[in-house]
Amino acid sequence: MDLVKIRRELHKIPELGFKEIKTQTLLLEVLASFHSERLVIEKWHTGLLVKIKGLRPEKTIAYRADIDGLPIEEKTGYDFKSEHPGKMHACGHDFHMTIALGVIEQLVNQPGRDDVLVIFQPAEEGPGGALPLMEAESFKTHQVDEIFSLHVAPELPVGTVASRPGLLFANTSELFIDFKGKGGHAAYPHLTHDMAVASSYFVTELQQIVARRINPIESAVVTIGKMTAGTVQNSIAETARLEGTIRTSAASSIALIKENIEAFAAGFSEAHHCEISIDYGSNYYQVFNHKSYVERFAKWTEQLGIIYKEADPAMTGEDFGYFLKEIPGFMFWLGVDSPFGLHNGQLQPDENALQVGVDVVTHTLRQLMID
Ligand SMILES: CC(=O)N[C@@H](CCC[C@H](N)C(=O)O)C(=O)O
Repeated sequence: MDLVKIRRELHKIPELGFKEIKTQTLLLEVLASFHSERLVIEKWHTGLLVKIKGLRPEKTIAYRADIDGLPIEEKTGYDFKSEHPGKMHACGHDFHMTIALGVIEQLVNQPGRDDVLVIFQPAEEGPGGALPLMEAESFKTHQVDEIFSLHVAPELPVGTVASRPGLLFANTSELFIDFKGKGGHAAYPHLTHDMAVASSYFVTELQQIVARRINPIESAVVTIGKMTAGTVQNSIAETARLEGTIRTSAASSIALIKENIEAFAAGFSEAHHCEISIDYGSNYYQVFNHKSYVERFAKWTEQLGIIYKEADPAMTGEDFGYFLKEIPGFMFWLGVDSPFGLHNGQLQPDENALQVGVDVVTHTLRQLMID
């Protein structure tokens, strides 16, 4: 299988969460090309559950790849750039899927002892596919014993992986805040209550919650990634909307931040003569790695000549955390050496990392079968 070719095909067709129709079709085409009776393929919404039957199975090991793209305009200039305007694989899920396909090919050609379940999971960027998948009967019947996953790391060189025991990724909650007040003519501000001004104050005040309500020993982030207000340049905005995300290192701090946002909003709406409604969208549980897996993984990668580094915890979120809450395992970063980071329209991961990913994941699966 030509990893680079498949990755580029996937890169061209990024689709948002639970809309990964073309992606699912392409994955099925590649899997069909393996012509293997060892594969048992099942659709789950726009994702897939692919079991590779082991020779004398004693357990089931799961490996998960997420498959959705982001609503980000691509600016790489690639000749294989996204064919879907305003959407891009800007978080490396095209790499994640290609590596998973490469691993399946390895296992088909040289099966191992145990059953392996490769999960092509939709909607990691939102609204979250892991939790509903775990609740589905089609997943439960596999009775997964252990699980792992990877995420591309633009800041690490190719040939390097990183992980850590315990907290790897943060707890998250999306945040959507709508403002409604009295709009009017731009020349008569005293007759209106300007929602562009009100929502701007609100953004800066949100930072006080992080600075003054959270124990400074813990980490928290509130980011507003998108602000919209009004309809035209010479009219005072009647509505505004903030879209963002909350990240915390302690699971309990998410609730604390939400309580504080709500308390602040109650006073703010009176002071600024507006109605405020808050919606939290999807929430992800922290990615908390099981120590014994990370320790063995460090040893196994070094056997392959791959450099293992201890990672710092990151305030990124991942719904893979829900799997690790129930099933022992871990997640790791795979170095892809891009000058631009995740969620950037210029993300350009080095394709040499594809084979490294396939080798590391396949080796880890084989070691888990004998360890
Ligand atoms: C690895 C990564 O970048 N994950 C995303 C997950 C987003 C979850 C949700 N949409 C949110 O924004 O809270 C991330 O942005 O960290």
